[in-house]
Amino acid sequence: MTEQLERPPAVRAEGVVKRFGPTLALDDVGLTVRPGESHALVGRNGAGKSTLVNVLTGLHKPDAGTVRFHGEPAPDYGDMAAWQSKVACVYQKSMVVPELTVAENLFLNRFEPGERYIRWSRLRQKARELLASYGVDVDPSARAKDLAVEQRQFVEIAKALSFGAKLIILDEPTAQLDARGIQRLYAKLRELQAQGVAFLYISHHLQEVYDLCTTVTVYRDARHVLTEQVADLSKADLVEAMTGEGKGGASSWHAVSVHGSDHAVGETVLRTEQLALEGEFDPIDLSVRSGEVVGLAGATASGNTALGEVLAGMRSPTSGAVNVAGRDVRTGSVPHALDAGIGYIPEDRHRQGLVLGRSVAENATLTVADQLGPWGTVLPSRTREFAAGMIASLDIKTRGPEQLVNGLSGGNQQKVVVARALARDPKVLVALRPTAGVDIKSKDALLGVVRRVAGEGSAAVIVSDELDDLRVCDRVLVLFHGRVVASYDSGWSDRELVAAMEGVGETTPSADGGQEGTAGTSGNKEQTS
Ligand SMILES: Nc1ncnc2c1ncn2[C@@H]1O[C@H](COP(=O)(O)OP(=O)(O)OP(=O)(O)O)[C@@H](O)[C@H]1O
Repeated sequence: MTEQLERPPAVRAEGVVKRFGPTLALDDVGLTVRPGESHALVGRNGAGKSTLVNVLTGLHKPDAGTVRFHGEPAPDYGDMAAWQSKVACVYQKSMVVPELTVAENLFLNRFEPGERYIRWSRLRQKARELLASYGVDVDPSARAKDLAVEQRQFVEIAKALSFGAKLIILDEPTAQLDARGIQRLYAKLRELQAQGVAFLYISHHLQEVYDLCTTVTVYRDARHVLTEQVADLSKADLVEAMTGEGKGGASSWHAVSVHGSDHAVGETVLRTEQLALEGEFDPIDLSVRSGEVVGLAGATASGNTALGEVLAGMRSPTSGAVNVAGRDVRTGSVPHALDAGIGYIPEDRHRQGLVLGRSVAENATLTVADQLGPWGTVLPSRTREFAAGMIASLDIKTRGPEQLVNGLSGGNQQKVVVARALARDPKVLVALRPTAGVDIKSKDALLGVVRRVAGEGSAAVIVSDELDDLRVCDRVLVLFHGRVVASYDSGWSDRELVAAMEGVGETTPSADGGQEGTAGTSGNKEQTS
C-alpha cells in the first residue's frame, strides 16, 4: 500500500470542466487512481461519469482542467495512438470487429516498421504469445463473434495492455455476464491488479463495488461528492452521497423492492400456447393475468430473452400461438404486437429503442403519433405536453422535451424508451432487463412504474437476470437451456433463484408437485394456480 502511494498515480485529473452547450456535464471535478488500485466511479444517471471517461480516454477535450498519467501530462487531444498507450476503456458495446479473428482484432492497424505484407502464421503466433503473457486462454484463430462476452472483454483488455496502457476503464463490465462469467472476470482483474494494472470501474451495481473495489468516488450533478475507502463507507452512506438525500428522505428508492400481495389479480390477459423457438426455447404455455407481474429469469442463452422477443413480435416463433385478451396475435410482427396491446421495452436501446437524432418528445411519442392530432397530423403542442408528463413521471433528466436524445445520459435514454412503451397504455408490458444502466433510485422508480401499470389492470412480463428486477414480480419462472426449470411465488431467496438460473437444483418450492415436466407442463400448471 505504501509503495502504491509513493508511485505517481496511474491517472490524476484535476479541475476538469466540460460543457455541452448550456449543460454543465463536469463542474470542476477530480479523480485519482493509484497503480494496482480498483477504483469505482458511481453516481446517478447524468452525474457525469461517461463524460469523465471520455475526457480520460482523449475523446473529449475538457474546457478546463488537467489530466496526468503516471505523473506525465496527457497526450494532445487528437493523438489517439498516444492515448492508447496510456488508457483504454472496455465498453458494454464491443469495440472488436465481429467478423475478424481474435489475432486480426489484436493487430488491427498495427504493422511493424518495415512490414510490407501480413504473414498470417506469424500474426497468429504473436497473438498467442500476447494472450498467453496476460494469461488469457482464447484461441487466436477464433472469430470474435464466436467468443463469450467475458472472453471478448479479456481480448480487449489484453489488447489495451499490449499498447502499454496501465489503466483500464470498465464500463458496466458485468452487464452481459452470468454469475460464472462474473467470477472469471473478477479473478482476471485481481490477477492484473497484482501486476500493477489500475482499474476504474463504472457500475450501477453497488454490490459489485463492494466486491471488487478498494476505493470509490461519487459524482452527483456534475460535481465530485466524495472519495473514500470502500471498507470505510456503508452502503446507506454511499447511496446518500449519490442521491443527496438523507437516510429518511431516501425511502422511496427501496419502496418497491418488497410489495404486498394485496393487489387484485384478474382475468388472463396474455396467454401462449405451445409457443416455441427452435434452438432457443421449448414449447411453453404461459399465462399472465391482469394485475400480475411475471418474471422470466435466466442466465445468458437460457431462452428467456428469446421468449421476450417473440412475445414482442421481434422474432418469429417456430410454432405455437400468442393470445392477448382473448385474441390471437399475428406473431413475428412488431406492428401487430403493438396493435394487440403489447408494449415493449427492449434491452438494446441503442439499436432497437431510440431514434438518436430526434428529440425526447418525438421519441417518447413514436408509438402514439396517431393520437396526437386529427387526421394523421401530429400537433407539436400536444406532443410536448404528452412528453412533459412522461418526463415528470419518470424523472427524466433533460433540458426539456425538445432536447435531442443523443445528449441524454445512458440511463435517461432508457427512461425515454420506457416512456414510449407506456405511451399506448399497453394491455401487456414486456420489459427486457428494464433497469440495465439505470441508477439505484431511478431503478426503483422504473420498477414502480411496471407495478403501477399492472396495478391499473395490465399484465406485465419482466425478462431479466437481475434480482432487483425479479423482486417486484408476483411470480418468477426460471428458464435454463430453453426450459422452465423452476417457478417461484414472491418470497424466494436470492440463493435459490441464482442456483436455479445456473441450472443447479431444479426444484419448484412453490408449485404443487414435481418439476420434471417440460416448460409446457410448467406453464399449464400456472394457469390453474
Ligand atoms: N454529447 C452530449 N451533448 C449534450 N449533452 C450531453 C452530451 N453528453 C452528455 N451530456 C449531458 O451531460 C450530463 C452528464 O452525462 P453523462 O453521460 O456523463 O452521465 P453519466 O453519469 O454517464 O450517466 P449514466 O449513468 O446515465 O450513463 C447529462 O446531463 C447529459 O445530458
